[in-house]
Amino acid sequence: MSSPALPRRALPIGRLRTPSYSVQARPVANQWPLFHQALPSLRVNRSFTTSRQLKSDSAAPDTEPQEPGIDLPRMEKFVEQLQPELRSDQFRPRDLETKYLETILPKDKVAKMVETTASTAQLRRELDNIHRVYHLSKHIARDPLSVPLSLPRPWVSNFKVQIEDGRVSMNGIEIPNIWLRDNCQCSSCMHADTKQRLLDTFDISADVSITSHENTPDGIRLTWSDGHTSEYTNRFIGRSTAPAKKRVGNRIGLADSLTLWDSSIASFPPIIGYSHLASKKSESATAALKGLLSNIRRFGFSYIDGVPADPRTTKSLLERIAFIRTTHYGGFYDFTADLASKDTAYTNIALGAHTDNTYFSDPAGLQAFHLLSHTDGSGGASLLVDGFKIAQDLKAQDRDAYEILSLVMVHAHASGNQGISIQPYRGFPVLQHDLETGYLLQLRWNTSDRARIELPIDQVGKWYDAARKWDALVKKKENEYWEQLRPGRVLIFDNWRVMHGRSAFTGKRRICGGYINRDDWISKFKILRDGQESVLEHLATD
Ligand SMILES: C[N+](C)(C)CCCC[C@H](N)C(=O)O
Ligand SMILES: O=C(O)CCC(=O)C(=O)O
Repeated sequence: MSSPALPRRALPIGRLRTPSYSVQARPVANQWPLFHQALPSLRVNRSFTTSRQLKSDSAAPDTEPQEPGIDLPRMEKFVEQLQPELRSDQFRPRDLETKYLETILPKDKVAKMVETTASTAQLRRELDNIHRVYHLSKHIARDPLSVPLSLPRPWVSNFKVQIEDGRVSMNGIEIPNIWLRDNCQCSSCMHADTKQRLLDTFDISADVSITSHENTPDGIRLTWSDGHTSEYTNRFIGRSTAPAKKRVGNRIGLADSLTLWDSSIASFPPIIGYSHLASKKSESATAALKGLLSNIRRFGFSYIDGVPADPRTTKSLLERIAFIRTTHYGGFYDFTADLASKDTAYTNIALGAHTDNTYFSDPAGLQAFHLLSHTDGSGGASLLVDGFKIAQDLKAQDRDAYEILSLVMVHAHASGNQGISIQPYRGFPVLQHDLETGYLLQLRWNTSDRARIELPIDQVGKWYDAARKWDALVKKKENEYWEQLRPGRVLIFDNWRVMHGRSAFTGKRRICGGYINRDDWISKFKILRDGQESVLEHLATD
């Protein structure tokens, strides 16, 4: 079928007016891939009329440049003829392109193009996806994509600072002057109380230079071209050159060593006695709090035994760590199976192992449960699973599955309560790693609250396959630690590492507790373990 001769000049490209369906006669490559494939056969000039050149219905005056157009009369006739079909609800707009082309080209050629375009689209998606996966994975150290089992020995640099040609270096690594000047720790550059930078970084000249220097007992004193004098210790400079793994541990408050566990933890769970925490002697109370947070950092959870079974005492115990986070469930919670909040936690059904708050951009760091009473019924045992142990097992068992759960973003929601549908600002992977070291940082696992899996729909199967392997490990009996909570025993666990659940129950069961933000409890942990001064000393370098 020969295509019509091109009109002498561009016909006005407006909207095709048809009784009930208007087609924007402006095929754009990414909207009409098939159409573009047909171009050569259509002998339509390749430079399309763009929206910018969209004309009103009046014919372009002769003085206009001879813009190549599209064979509009044919399109209008085609759309007119298609009217009956367009009205039927079986009509799929994406068929419009194929049908149009079949009016121009042999059917088998169109069929071939449809097939090629589909596979091109698929290929494009794969390529887009592989770029994304590569881009993400290149940021995550491939090895180890790992659970940080132990904090590397603290970086102690015995190196001396070198200064040559106005450049500071240590052990062959240059420390740029702009960074040194910007991180002067003196009280005119850093507020003595707030520890905030006072100087405006970008008042510092980009080529700030050292005009003189002298050694000090533990480092160097530098005089800058802006007249300022700064002192730095060898230790401070040394830390700035330390490899990531030697620094990250302090910054993210890694435990000196992590203990991964399975069901056998039941024989020896980490416990702190409340009497120590409540001690009138502040040192022992502080030591007990340090012990509690060390337990949680190392095992992912801890019990506190001997706590008076009342909400007030439980709340003040939690507030020894940090303030309680308020959410749409309220602040300190005291709940039972009454659907007071439209979430399955407020029912008596069994809940599989999960982490809470996957629908928040920043899930709570700690969660606490204190079972205050359970009358006229049974069940309601608590389940704990060490997500970092599961991650380590999955990585050993199926590296690809581990990577898919580390790279594919998953969305979540909390939408039960009237007028609320909470979702994080972006998707997050089940396994979130520190981008600098590859350390596993956070687990987000909740099959009840999961929304979109961020893959083209025809590719989500690979995520389900990987997640199924994860789920099988989570549900392995040897990974499940079941414990019947009782009044007096408070459970606090790391919601970024440990999954929790419960068995179904009957009767009236009352639990109180609270959420604490990740950053707030890790701050407390670091200060208690390392001391305020040490933590502050590392801020600029770690
Ligand atoms: C507040 N309180 C702990 C009682 C219930 C919270 C419900 C948590 C929700 N199912 C989630 O998985 O995030
Ligand atoms: O009722 C329980 O023991 C746990 C409820 C739960 O999983 C939650 O509140 O997130």
